[in-house]
Amino acid sequence: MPSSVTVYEVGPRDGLQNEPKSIRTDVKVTLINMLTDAGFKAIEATSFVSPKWVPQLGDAKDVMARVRRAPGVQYPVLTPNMQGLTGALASGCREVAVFAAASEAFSKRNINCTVEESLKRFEAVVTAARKEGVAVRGYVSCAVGCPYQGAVEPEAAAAVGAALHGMGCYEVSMADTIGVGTPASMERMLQATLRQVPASALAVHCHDTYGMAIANIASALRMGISVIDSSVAGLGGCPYARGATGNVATEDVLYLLDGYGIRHGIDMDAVLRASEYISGALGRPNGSRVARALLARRADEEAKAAKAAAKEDAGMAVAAAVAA
Ligand SMILES: CC(C)(COP(=O)([O-])OP(=O)([O-])OC[C@H]1O[C@@H](n2cnc3c(N)ncnc32)[C@H](O)[C@@H]1OP(=O)([O-])[O-])[C@@H](O)C(=O)NCCC(=O)NCCSC(=O)C[C@@](C)(O)CC(=O)[O-]
Repeated sequence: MPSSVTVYEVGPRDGLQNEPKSIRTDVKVTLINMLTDAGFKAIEATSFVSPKWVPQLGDAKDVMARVRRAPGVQYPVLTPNMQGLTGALASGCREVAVFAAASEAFSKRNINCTVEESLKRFEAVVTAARKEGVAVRGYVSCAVGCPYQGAVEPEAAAAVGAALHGMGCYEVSMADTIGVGTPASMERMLQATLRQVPASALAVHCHDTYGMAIANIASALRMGISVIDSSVAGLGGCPYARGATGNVATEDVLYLLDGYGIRHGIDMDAVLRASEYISGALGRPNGSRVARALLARRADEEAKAAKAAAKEDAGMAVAAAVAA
């Protein structure tokens, strides 16, 4: 197990990209600022992708112009091509992400090209970004399963991960896009990937469709992975991955890490505030079980304290009446 872990917050991007109702830019900016206050060192803020493909993130430029950027915190954005990179650089982004897939069908639906074409395109993006001193992260979507093709061979995911790492991505996040993985399939995929990419350059990105995300992350931690992607309040889902639910909730990951005594540097109370804020703004129940449990416990404690204070006040009033 690693002694410390980076929790890579993807809620403002992965979490919001699939929301059916339009979300105001100021809500996105407030969420990112609250996450900054919680102590994250990486907050994936938005995507410079085609607004025809992902309308919800069509305000990427405005988000990046308005967000408060704290020193030492990265606000990475997705860039599928040179056009995206140009937009990201103009907005002052210092970290970007390219996103390939381990499945041909998903690659076509998500970015309208084959896996091989995408890798060629990304190589140009990575080279240009690095020339500007901008760090590039890579994603391998559908690393264990694809909504269109079914199970994915571990070697196929590993090969795409190795290609992204080889072209200069400082880190590659292996994504269970539709949350079908189990610890067994996750371990097989990571074992294959670790033969080609060191653990220090790997992250995991788990969706929680089948409720396996926390178990999968525990497996990844045991295999030496120390960067975990998550979304506050369990927001999210990919518009091109039918049936996929949100990412693993950040609050659930923090609770897991606390249980192992693994350092993460994030303030859970501040995350809960961000979690309640965005759940309220979207008008939906909080998607994190840990957040729901902690908030219920807090409400209980506050009600008990209020009852005790009222009892004490009543006692003092009686004593005052007797003395009079
Ligand atoms: C890649 C493309 C652009 C190809 O889409 P395309 O239609 O093949 O692109 P094109 O180059 O032919 O251009 C078509 C139009 O899009 C515009 N365009 C072209 N590029 C851009 C850009 N960067 N920014 C803004 N506009 C752009 C371009 O200017 C043109 O505009 P028009 O002349 O028709 O008015 C498109 O498929 C796309 O934007 N896909 C993004 C899909 C996406 O964001 N999916 C969700 C993120 S991936 C994910 O969620 C998985 C992940 C990362 O979370 C990990 C996991 O869980 O698996």
